[in-house]
Amino acid sequence: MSILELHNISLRFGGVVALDDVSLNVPAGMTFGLIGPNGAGKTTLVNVISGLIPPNSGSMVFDGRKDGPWPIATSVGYGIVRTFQQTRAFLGLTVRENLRIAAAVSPQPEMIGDLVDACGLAEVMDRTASELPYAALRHLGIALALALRPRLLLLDEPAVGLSGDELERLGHLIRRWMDAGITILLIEHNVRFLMDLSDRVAVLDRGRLLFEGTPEECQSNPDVINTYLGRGGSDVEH
Ligand SMILES: Nc1ncnc2c1ncn2[C@@H]1O[C@H](COP(=O)(O)OP(=O)(O)OP(=O)(O)O)[C@@H](O)[C@H]1O
Repeated sequence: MSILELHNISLRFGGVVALDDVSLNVPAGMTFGLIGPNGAGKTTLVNVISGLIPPNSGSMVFDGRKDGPWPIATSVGYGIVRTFQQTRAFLGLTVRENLRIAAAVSPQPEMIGDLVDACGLAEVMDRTASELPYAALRHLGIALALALRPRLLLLDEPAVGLSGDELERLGHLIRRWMDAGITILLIEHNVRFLMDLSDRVAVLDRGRLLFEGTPEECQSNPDVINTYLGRGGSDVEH
């Protein structure tokens, strides 16, 4: 069963067609990878799903509710939660204070302690967010998103700037949420990382859906290789 259905979503910014008649089904409980060249429309699609930007046309269904496109308040109520390429946290506050605020709005505040451990934040609880090492700040952003107990978690390039152990930790974290039944839409230029985690993959190119299928099918699809993977997409880790 699909938790999210997108039907013929189009969005223009002036003369730029950012999304061109995109239709997609995201199955419940799966990790769904979304890749494509720079400017393909990936972040714009996440902005539409999370209610940040209304599309010009098209409709969306979440868990059987046929009322999309929806405003951001509705998407939050549905349990659609996103992270941003630039981590959103209260930078002047400590990690502990950030998490206290998250606990105040969390439907399950007792899980914050578990999130602290899972996201590796225990040793930086009293540090100001603005002073955190890059990887810890990204993990804080993810912990804040998870505190909202998402049903659909939209991760926009969570691996940017991470390598080695940090990347491995993020992979473990994502697998944990997959095991907990959270549906994940993962945008990532680190294609190896994305293919390892995803059950299905979609490819956007200049706003259009170029491909949708399994990671194996994706990596052997000639159109995907021509437009993205063959141009070094699998090694881009910016
Ligand atoms: N607020 C905006 N105003 C005008 N044009 C925009 C805006 N946001 C995105 N665009 C344009 O829409 C297109 C899709 O951009 P988008 O950021 O969704 O691509 P992307 O696939 O996420 O790229 P990247 O991998 O570089 O993050 C691009 O041509 C971009 O310049």
